[in-house]
Amino acid sequence: MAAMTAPILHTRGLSRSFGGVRAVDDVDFQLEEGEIRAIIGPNGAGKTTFVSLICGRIASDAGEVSLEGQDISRLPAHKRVRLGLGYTFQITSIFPNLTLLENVALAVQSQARSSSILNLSSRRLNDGAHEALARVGLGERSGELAGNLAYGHQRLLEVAMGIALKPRVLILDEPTQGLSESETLGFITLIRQIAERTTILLIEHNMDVVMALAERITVMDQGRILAEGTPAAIRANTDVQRAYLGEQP
Ligand SMILES: Nc1ncnc2c1ncn2[C@@H]1O[C@H](COP(=O)(O)OP(=O)(O)OP(=O)(O)O)[C@@H](O)[C@H]1O
Repeated sequence: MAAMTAPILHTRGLSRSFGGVRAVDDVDFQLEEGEIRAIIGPNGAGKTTFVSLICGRIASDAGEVSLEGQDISRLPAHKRVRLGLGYTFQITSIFPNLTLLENVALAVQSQARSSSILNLSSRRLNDGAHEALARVGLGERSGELAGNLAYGHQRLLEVAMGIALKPRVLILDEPTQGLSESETLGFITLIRQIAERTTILLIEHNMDVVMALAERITVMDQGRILAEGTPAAIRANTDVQRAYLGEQP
């Protein structure tokens, strides 16, 4: 089916196996600019592997990834970040002995390394880091050590690291995992705010979060896309109910 505009991100035939397991199997996927998309699916469906292939954190066996029409399949992860692909992953990547500000500045700097485009002065670097921290509600705490933050706030810090480079597409892998109910509600509000400027691709197990945020849902199962559609359509899809909704973790 033809889309109204070219997708901001798309994959074609994307595949990756581990031994005999086809973790991601020939996946064609399109993400439209400005949307909030959730990827759901049972444990082991291939969700994390799929977004890792998009980000370049792991190499694909076959297939293509394009961002804004540009084939980025052969680029290393840091170059994809520079082109506008931001992400935060389940595994925490913060440095506990650095301040919040230093963590965000470091995230920006590590991507800017050896890039003439991003030859940032330390003041601009700090301003950008401060802005990102303020957007996630941690602006007042920028001088504190990251290791002293409660778990939920560490997740927010990771989001600040993800948005500091002002990505065009932000990928979040299970961002609400381990958050309290009230932190999760705050997170939903934050994602809505970020989505005003950024296209969001979200792996999420919490169906309340998915239903509150996603405009469209992609369901993965056994390395493939099982279904795609609006929350209402996905809820009504019997294949999905069998594969996933009926057996929530
Ligand atoms: N580094 C790896 N080495 C070997 N097998 C892997 C590796 N990473 C993923 N797999 C396998 O690939 C399949 C897909 O895993 P993946 O983590 O992408 O699924 P997922 O949908 O993100 O699962 P979850 O919801 O539990 O995070 C699983 O069978 C998993 O065991």
